[in-house]
Amino acid sequence: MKFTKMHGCGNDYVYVNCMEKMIEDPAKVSKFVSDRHFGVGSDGLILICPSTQADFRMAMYNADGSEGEMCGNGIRCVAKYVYDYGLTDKTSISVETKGGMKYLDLTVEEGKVRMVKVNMGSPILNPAQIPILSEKEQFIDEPVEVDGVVYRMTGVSMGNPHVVIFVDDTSSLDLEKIGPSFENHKLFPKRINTEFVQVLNDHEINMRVWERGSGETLACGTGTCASAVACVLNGKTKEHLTVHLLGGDLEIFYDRANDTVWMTGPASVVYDGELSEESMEMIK
Ligand SMILES: N[C@H](CCC[C@H](N)C(=O)O)C(=O)O
Repeated sequence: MKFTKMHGCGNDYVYVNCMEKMIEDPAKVSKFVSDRHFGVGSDGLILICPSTQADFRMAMYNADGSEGEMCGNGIRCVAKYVYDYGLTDKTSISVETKGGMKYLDLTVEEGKVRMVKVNMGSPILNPAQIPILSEKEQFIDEPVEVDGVVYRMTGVSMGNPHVVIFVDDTSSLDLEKIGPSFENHKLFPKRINTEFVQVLNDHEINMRVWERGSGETLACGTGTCASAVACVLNGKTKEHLTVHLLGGDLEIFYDRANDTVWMTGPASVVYDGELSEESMEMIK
């Protein structure tokens, strides 16, 4: 199986071109390739597929093999792949995802995509979209007890479910300890992506993330969007934000008047590879 290793702000995935042929058992493949010792090493697997409704379709799998509805860093890399590898010459493309149709504008320099601006659509605040066992219409600044500590959560879905927690200092968090407790909390029957946000000023935040199915990643595009929405809804920042992540920065604009979130950021190719026959036996 040929693949391309790519990342967006250090949120790295194995990408497989499935335009001609779909791979079997992507969940099993994702678990194998994601292993950073016995596999390729990644936060998951992303498939680039044909679509009857859009230019392309993206399917995203976490490191544990679970399928996510949307992937912000991933969709920017999909845009880079399809342009740089000659699948399209368009600099505005549409991509079908389980989290809805996304529209992307590509910035090309010397024939390669350098930056991608994504219309991430409207945030969804209704708990029914964020699998929270609650009759509440919205979940803004709500208390929740995790491991005996009461946190304040804001729930935002970007097609995939997130809760945003405001903290004084992201660098002192022990995510390995508290991350799994949020991810698997009884409030979230489909589990949850959890973002921890430190507000620096009215246009800058630090963010760390414990992702559903992948653990702490160096960046999370949908989580960055969810964090920006939570900042605005809680009156903590303006609508244009620079989000500082462990793996780099993303620019987010939550156009509240039009209820649309825009994400702009980089996408990088690391290398092209191919699994060995021995590895292929492992994923049969
Ligand atoms: N890293 C991705 C999000 C993956 C979300 C996945 N962990 C889920 O199960 O929803 C991003 O850049 O948006």
